[in-house]
Order: sequence, then structure tokens, then C-alpha cells
Amino acid sequence: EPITAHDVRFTSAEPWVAGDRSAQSRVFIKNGLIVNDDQSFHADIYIEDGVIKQVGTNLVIPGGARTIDARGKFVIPGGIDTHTHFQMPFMGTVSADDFYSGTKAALAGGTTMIIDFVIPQRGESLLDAYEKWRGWADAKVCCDYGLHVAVTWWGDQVAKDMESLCNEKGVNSFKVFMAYKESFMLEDPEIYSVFKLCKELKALPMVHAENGHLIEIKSRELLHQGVVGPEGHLQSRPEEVEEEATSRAITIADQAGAPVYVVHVMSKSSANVIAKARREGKIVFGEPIAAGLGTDGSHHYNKCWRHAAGHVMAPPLRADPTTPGYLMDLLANNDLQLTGTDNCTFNADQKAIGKDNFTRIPNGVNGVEDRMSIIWEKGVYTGKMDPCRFVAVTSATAAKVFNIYPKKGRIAVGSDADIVIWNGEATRTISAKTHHQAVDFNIFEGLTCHGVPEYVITGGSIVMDEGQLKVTQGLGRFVPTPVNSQCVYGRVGTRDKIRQPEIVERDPYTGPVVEIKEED
Ligand SMILES: C[C@@H](CNC(N)=O)C(=O)O
Ligand SMILES: [Zn+2]
Ligand SMILES: [Zn+2]
Ligand SMILES: [Zn+2]
Repeated sequence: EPITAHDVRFTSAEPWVAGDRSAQSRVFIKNGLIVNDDQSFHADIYIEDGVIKQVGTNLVIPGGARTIDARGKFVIPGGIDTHTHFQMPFMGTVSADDFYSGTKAALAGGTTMIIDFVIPQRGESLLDAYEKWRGWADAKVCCDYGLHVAVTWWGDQVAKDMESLCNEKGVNSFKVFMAYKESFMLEDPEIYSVFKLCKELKALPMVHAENGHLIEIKSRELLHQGVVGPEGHLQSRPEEVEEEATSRAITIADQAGAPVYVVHVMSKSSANVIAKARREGKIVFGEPIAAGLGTDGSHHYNKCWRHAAGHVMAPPLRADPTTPGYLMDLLANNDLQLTGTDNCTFNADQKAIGKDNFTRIPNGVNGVEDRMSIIWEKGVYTGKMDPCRFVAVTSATAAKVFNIYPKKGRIAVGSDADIVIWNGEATRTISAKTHHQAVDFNIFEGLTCHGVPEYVITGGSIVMDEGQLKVTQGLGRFVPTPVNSQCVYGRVGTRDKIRQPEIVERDPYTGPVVEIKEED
């Protein structure tokens, strides 16, 4: 019987876990419109010990509760950001937002859980890398978090470590890179092996889909032709370099009998490849990110080097200005399923490592604070999706895919009290001058969005109160993500039975056979 998230209790022996949350204050949220991914309804909520204890009307609750009047507001499950890189050692530096500033910014934007990536160096034990990331995160996170693990090299030890990570460390997802040839990239046969093992472990294979060989060749050509600025980054990785790798990854996974999750889907053409594969019945998930939904790649041509370099990430933001709207359309109709941010931020002096050579600009942009407002503004306020779909793509589907639903991603009795009181009509203007992130640049600078959190509750603690943020470092906990997610693996077993290899019984060939000539 697959274990569910409810069964996986995190027993903390680590000294750094924040104090016992069972002393949480009692909270009573009344008069709001509760929005889950499948329905919305008017009801009140009672929270105690970090858990939702009652949902309904005319509730009888104990005294001493803090009451929040959510009249006229949406009451939604806290956002889950499936894709962050806090304090990630990368391209000669370390990303500027760490697990404190990153999770603080997440809460400021209405996200109450992030899933970050353990990225081992080539040859480094995956287990050692996991413990390193745990040590960084547990002491600093202000909200709950999970971990994916990148597979940046392949061998028997890697396979053993992947099994241990699934069985003992609460990991159920592994990312392979088809780009970053110099550091993380695997070749197709290795990718097949990783996907096949993921399938046996009932873990989710994830992929960074770009053709790393073509990127290396095109980059060298461009530099040789004197293109050294950030515009070279975009030209070295055109859409078809992402599209081809997306198609190849889906084929490799399907041949391995495995599902596959394509991270940071940045282009119309790769989104179409995913949509087509899903229509053909393949088990594929597509993750667009705040950056690709909220802005475009024209900024690579900005005359200000810092501005252009501030938009450098991989796969690149696309110059086609219809891309954000197109990705949002596919997200609205479930051709794409859920969203992250790939938040991997670098200050001007860090981006400047590549001031004379675009291949050395650390790749990555912000998003963790603005994802929910961007999707509300560009998705809900445009009439492309309704509030239930908004909850699906910002929270519920992530919880289902990573097998922590309904502990996370739903407002229901027994679920964690990760709740946001959301004002769908209020607006805020995004700026690096006012954001809570540590980075000195914001790719959404000046953008005014409808959709603002007024209260944010994480693990039962009110960390945003009438718009005022008051987070606690170390309050967040590591959330184990169990293997065998129903929405990922629910149909794989049956397919295996149907897809058995065929053997034809036939009489042996008895005719002449030519002499084999040794190669001279
Ligand atoms: C290295 C990491 C973040 N950087 C990026 N996407 O540009 C990733 O590729 O997801
Ligand atoms: Zn990536
Ligand atoms: Zn500038
Ligand atoms: Zn990433």
C-alpha cells in the first residue's frame, strides 16, 4: 500500500530544527471564500498546532483564538514553488538569495513551501551533497521546504545513493541536465539509465532540456564572430535547441517506460512538444516558470549591460513577445501543469564575471517573491484561468506530483495550516527597491500586478499580518516527499504489463552464410 504524506512523519533529531510548533497560537479565519483546486465555497477555518482542525460554518471554537476577517477575500492554500536554487554554488560564485532571504521572499509573495535542488559536483556522493544542502537549509528556512537531487554523473554508487535518498531521506525526484556540458550534463545512454532507475524506484525524473553540444558549438562560433554580450546567450540557445532536447528527453523517458517532468519550459515550441506528447498518452509534466510567464527575451538586447545580463538564464527568455501569453494559455488549459520560478539570483558584480564573455554570465533570475502575483495578473486577471485553476497551478498540482497532497496544497481538515488570505483586486508594483529578495535586480521591475497577499500563515504561524511581514529563521521544516505519487505512477504498472517485449517462435534458418571478412 503506497505510503502517503500523512504517514511520513518527520522526526527531527537535528538540533537546528526550530522549537516545537505545537505551542502555535490558535487562529480563526472567517467570512472568506475558500478556493481549492476543485471547488470554492464560503466557510470558516479553525487552526491549532499548525494544522487545520475545522472547516465549515457556525464553528464552535476554543477561546483565545486570533480572528482574521477574510470578508471579500480569497482564502487559498499557500503557494508551492517547485523550483528554486538558494545559495547555489554555480559558475564561480554562489546565488545571492540564500535559504533565509529566499524563503522570506517566498512568504512575502504568498508561497509557503519551496522545493530546492541538491546539485552534487561530478564525482561527489549524492548523499554527501544532500546532507550539505540539509545543513544549509534547516538552520535558515522560514517556511517548509523539500529537495530534488540532480544527477550530474552516473555509476553504481550514484544508483545506490538514489535508492538511499528515496528510501531513507525523503527524496522522490531527480533532475538530469542535457546542457551545461562542462559541469552537469549527461549523455543520452546515461539519461536512459537514470530514467529507468527512477521508474524502478517510483521516483520522478526531471530534465533540463537543451542540447548542450549545440550550445557549446554555437557559443564558440558567436564569440569568434565578436558577439560577447548577453545577446550572444540568446543566440547560442535558439528555441529549437530547447525544443529538440525536450522531444529527445520525452522519447528517452517513454522508451525507459518512465514519466518525465520538464522543468522551466521557456518556449512555445517546447510547450507544444509537451502538449503533443500528453495528447499521445505519454506521462509528461511541463513546468513553466514566473519569468517565462511574466516577461520575454527582448531584454537581452537592452543597451544597459547590467539590465541585459540580469535577464540571462537557461533556457533563455524568448524574444518572441507572444511567448508569455502562449505559455499562460497552455497552463490554463492543462497542457502545462504547474509552476516554479527557477529562482537563482546574482547581483551585478556576480553577473559581471561574464562582462567580456556571455558564456561566463552566471545563469539565473528571480521569481520566488513574485510568482503568485504574476500568475494572478497574467492568468486570472486576463480571464485565462479561474481562481481554482490558479490554486492548481500554484500549489495543489505540485503537492500531488510530489506526493504531499493533501498535507500540502489543500484547505481541508488535517492539512497543514499553510494558508494565504489573497486580495484579488489590490495591486502592487514590483521593484528591486521594495522586494524582500537579497538580489539587487528584479526582472519584473515596474510591473504592476493585481493579486496581493494580505495574510500569510505557514505551519499555523501568522508570518504576514495585514501586509506586515514577520518571519522566523529556522521555523520551516524539511518535508519528506515519498515515492510512488499516484498522479505520476498510477498507470505505469499497467503499461508495463501491456508493453512486454515480443518473441516470435520460428524454425531456425538453415541456408548458406557468407564467410565474415576480418577488417584489414
Ligand atoms: C542552473 C539552474 C539555474 N539557472 C538557470 N536556469 O539559468 C538551472 O539550470 O535550472
Ligand atoms: Zn535547469
Ligand atoms: Zn540599466
Ligand atoms: Zn533550475
